[in-house]
Amino acid sequence: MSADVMDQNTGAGEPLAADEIRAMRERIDEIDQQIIDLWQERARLSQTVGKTRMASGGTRLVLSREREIVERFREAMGPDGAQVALMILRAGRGPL
Ligand SMILES: O=C(O)C(=O)C[C@]1(C(=O)O)C=C[C@@H](O)C=C1
Repeated sequence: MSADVMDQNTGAGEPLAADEIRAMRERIDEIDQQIIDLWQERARLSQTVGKTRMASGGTRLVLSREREIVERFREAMGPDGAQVALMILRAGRGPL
């Protein structure tokens, strides 16, 4: 691919491919924003659950519930899914 043809922003070697990539990137950006919004909403809910439980005299954590969540992510997405679940959990309840 010659340097004069390559689109600097998309990395594509042809203008049509660059257009396709730009369109797909728009959707990728929308998806990323939804992931961020959902991540933050979940973290807030998780913190509220923890405060509600502790205010009632209960525990900070429920590890059996955390294991179920990690397992659900592992089944759907493999070992990386389990890592994602651990990061999601930490975003809510904080580090163990
Ligand atoms: O479901 C709960 O009981 C929560 O407190 C939420 C949550 C979570 O973020 O999913 C957080 C901490 C607990 O140890 C288990 C799960």
